[in-house]
Amino acid sequence: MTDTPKIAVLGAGAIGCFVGGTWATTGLDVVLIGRARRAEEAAKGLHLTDYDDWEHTSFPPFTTDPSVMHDADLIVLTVKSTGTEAAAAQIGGHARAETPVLSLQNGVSNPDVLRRLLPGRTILHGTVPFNVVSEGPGRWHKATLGHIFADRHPLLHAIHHEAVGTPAELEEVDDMEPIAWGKLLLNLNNAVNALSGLTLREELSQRPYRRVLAAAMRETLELLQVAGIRPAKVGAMAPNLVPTFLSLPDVIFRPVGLRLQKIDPKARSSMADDFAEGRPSEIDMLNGEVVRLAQRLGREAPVNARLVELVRDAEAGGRRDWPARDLASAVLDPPKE
Ligand SMILES: NC(=O)C1=CN([C@@H]2O[C@H](COP(=O)(O)OP(=O)(O)OC[C@H]3O[C@@H](n4cnc5c(N)ncnc54)[C@H](OP(=O)(O)O)[C@@H]3O)[C@@H](O)[C@H]2O)C=CC1
Ligand SMILES: CC(C)(CO)C(=O)C(=O)O
Repeated sequence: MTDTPKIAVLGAGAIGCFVGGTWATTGLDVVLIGRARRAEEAAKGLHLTDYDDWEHTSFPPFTTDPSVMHDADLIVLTVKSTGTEAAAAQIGGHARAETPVLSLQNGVSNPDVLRRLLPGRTILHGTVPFNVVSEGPGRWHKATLGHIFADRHPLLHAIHHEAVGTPAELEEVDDMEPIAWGKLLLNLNNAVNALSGLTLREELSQRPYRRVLAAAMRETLELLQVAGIRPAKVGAMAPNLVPTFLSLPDVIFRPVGLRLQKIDPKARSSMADDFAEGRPSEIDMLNGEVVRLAQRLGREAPVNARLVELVRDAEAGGRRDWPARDLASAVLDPPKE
């Protein structure tokens, strides 16, 4: 390895292009690996912006050829959870055995999946608390507050050092588990947002949607307490306070809640992007993870289970424009069998 680690970002979409593209502006040695459509867009430069008027055009090398991973000192994985298995096969086939992999994917289980598929390799866990929206070909906008958290490691220390002060800043932490669960709590909104068919702002402005989210969060918080896991604060507020805050009337929530997270009017959850692109969502790794946790503890998670059911139905062609009150009654007062 030279002084500057070579970083290969595998899965260059919203997160890969924004994070990899931003790191490249700092002088970090980054190559993006992704699909041909994205390669064509990136050839003209990636136009990257954030809510604080940060703006850069970045020209990281972009390839569709996974064999470039052979030269990498670090692989940063930014494919959807549904692509983890295929990506692991490519990493196993091309990257050197000693090259660590950093998963920046949502959910708490992708690192374990990678450990199982790539035995012996160092797998690092990270999470991206902020949203990135596409603003047209090659244009990526950081649309909510936050910075990246990741395991402590010398290679990530180099990234931390270079990326400080940028919108893709990375903080190294000693224990990712509480952070990953703190992030998963926020991601329980992905299903509500995707099922609403609205932007995050439009959705979160309506109390019945927030009631659904608050119920999914409460259910998860109770299970985490039983499991002895204390989720960390990843967003603007401590996890235990969020459900009460979400339950406030619109007139109180709207002026404070939407501003706290700096939610851009265009921001939608990544699950809404999946619906829009006709791709399978990551529901199994989000609300589905809560259902599995409940099963391991001998309990139930009816709110999250119902959201999983509705998302699966939407993926199969069912309803994906639920008005707020309809979604609240479908999830919180489901019809008795
Ligand atoms: N979008 C967001 O705002 C946020 C997303 N996240 C998380 O980050 C992760 C990435 O999400 P996001 O960036 O939105 O996803 P995207 O779908 O935008 O980006 C992933 C890209 O990687 C491509 N890809 C998949 N597999 C491979 C492969 N083996 N080789 C090359 N390219 C591949 C995909 O193509 P194709 O579609 O053809 O498979 C897609 O273009 C997810 O876990 C998500 O939950 C976290 C925080 C916020
Ligand atoms: C940033 C956040 C929580 C926004 O919904 C997200 O992780 C996603 O869209 O998947």
